[in-house]
Amino acid sequence: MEQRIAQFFDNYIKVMYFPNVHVTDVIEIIIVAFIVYEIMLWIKNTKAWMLLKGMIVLGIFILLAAIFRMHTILYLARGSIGVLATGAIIVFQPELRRALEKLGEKNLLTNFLVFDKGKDNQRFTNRTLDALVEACFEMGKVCTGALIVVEQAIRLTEYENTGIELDCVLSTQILLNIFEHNTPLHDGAIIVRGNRITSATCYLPLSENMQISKDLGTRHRAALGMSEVSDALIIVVSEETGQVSVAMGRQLARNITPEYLATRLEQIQYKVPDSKRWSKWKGRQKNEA
Ligand SMILES: Nc1ncnc2c1ncn2[C@@H]1O[C@H](COP(=O)(O)OP(=O)(O)OP(=O)(O)O)[C@@H](O)[C@H]1O
Repeated sequence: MEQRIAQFFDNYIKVMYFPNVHVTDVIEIIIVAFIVYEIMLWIKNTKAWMLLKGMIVLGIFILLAAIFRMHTILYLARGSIGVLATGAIIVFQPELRRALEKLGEKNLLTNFLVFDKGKDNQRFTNRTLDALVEACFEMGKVCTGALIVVEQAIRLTEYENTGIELDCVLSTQILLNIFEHNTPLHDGAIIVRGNRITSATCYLPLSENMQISKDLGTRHRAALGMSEVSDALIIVVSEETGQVSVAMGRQLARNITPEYLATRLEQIQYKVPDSKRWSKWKGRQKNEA
């Protein structure tokens, strides 16, 4: 028995190559694994997933062409790789932009550098938070439609420019006034930066997500669309049902409660989120699309 084990070691283990692993190698492996994981997540959550599937099919096709020595197909494939790559960059420009914006989002670095939960770190005050929650549910009660974009790290200047400049302090009364039926500012979305409403009647990009429930109209589609191209939190009050919904990070939580909205707002209230605040939100709601 002992002989057998010794023989096994002689045959297999001795000839095995064990490279010297340094701390930097381990760090490198962790970084590469993290980058690959992030790229896979990005691919899964964007249209790039379709692109990846298309590329796999094309790859299999080219492999078959190589095995069966189909020279014309191989020649065409070689010639069109550059064109296809350029085409992919043009088609996925919004997704690539979003991915780069995410990398540049302040809190990626400040999470490590800033420990201050003070005023400088606060995006908006509790007063603004309460005003938003109160106004949305007041409007919901009387079925007044509303679309409110709360800006985070990504500046929404290009969307602000589609509307009318306001620059006023946010309050419940102002919100109720803006979205009042048949008033000049009620159409479109308002953009909130900090404690101020920067503009009203803004036009938001519509989501092209095919899986959105058919009973949702353009107001909800615009909220979801905005959450696809930015990190903003978007609140929608339905004119039809009075229900309040919230969109962020491509997810729409429908028919939410005032407590839920307050919690979601608390989570973005600080530029560097407080871990205690995050733990208050227990994952996705069941009504999240
Ligand atoms: N792209 C957009 N950007 C900003 N606001 C928009 C956009 N599209 C629609 N809206 C707003 O939504 C209103 C139309 O809402 P619509 O009834 O189509 O949507 P809905 O999702 O069914 O909402 P509701 O439940 O309130 O009816 C418009 O009058 C306008 O105020």
